[in-house]
Amino acid sequence: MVKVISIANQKGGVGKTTTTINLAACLNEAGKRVLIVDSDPQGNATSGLGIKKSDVSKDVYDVLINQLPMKSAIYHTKRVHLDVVPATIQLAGAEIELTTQTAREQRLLKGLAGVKAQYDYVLIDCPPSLGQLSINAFTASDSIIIPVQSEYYALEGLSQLLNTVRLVQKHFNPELSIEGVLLTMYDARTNLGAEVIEEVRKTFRDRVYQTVIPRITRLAEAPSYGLSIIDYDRKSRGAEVYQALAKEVMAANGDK
Ligand SMILES: Nc1ncnc2c1ncn2[C@@H]1O[C@H](COP(=O)(O)OP(=O)(O)OP(=O)(O)O)[C@@H](O)[C@H]1O
Ligand SMILES: [Mg+2]
Repeated sequence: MVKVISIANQKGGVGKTTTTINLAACLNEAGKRVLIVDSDPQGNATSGLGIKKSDVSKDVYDVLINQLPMKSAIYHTKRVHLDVVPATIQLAGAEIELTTQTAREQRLLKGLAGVKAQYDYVLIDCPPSLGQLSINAFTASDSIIIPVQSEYYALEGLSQLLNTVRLVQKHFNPELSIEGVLLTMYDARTNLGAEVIEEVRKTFRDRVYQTVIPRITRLAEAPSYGLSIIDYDRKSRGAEVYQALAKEVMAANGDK
């Protein structure tokens, strides 16, 4: 059964895209067929996987607004069975354009319905906002992974995110659940990181992944080469931690 997971936190720069790309690549490395839907007009997941935006002629905007069948907007990456529905800057217009359309919250769900049987996992990289793009992502998802940066104010804004999740559960997708909370950009040199981890674990308990993603320069370098961390530097600590996360995600979904 395919599992659709949104990677979301409306706070900017917390590691959503880094997690989407590297979790996807590690699931793929473990033999899974994975589709990434780039639902952020910044298109960082698109470029981070080596897809040039200038080569993109159909993207997630066409699926949401023009109701183009999603299969026409699927691009392949260097990895077999790791595909992307890309985003370009035209997606920025979708937030506003969707507000006047009917069944606007279900556009992504409908688009995915036509392709998701071909995958084991679909990961949706959400934008740093809680507008129509995130609502479409949550409506189309089974669950959400929330990356949280290991710093002060880490939990700030999470109640807003959880409110949006509850709204989507109530109106569009009662089955939506929290897949897990992921601590990112942990810096072992400060006490602060450890305090934040404790606080997040107290709040979210067993929903917090055992794997904590440290701040690792290689993880920040890889996307500029259009590569996931396992293709950029397979032996790096960054590759290790994202493979550990993929194992946890698979275990939680009864997958080997
Ligand atoms: N574990 C890490 N170690 C070092 N750098 C990281 C790590 N995770 C992410 N980064 C870097 O931090 C920046 C923000 O990360 P990323 O783009 O994944 O966050 P985001 O939540 O997707 O941001 P946005 O809200 O803008 O979409 C990027 O430059 C990324 O390369
Ligand atoms: Mg991002």
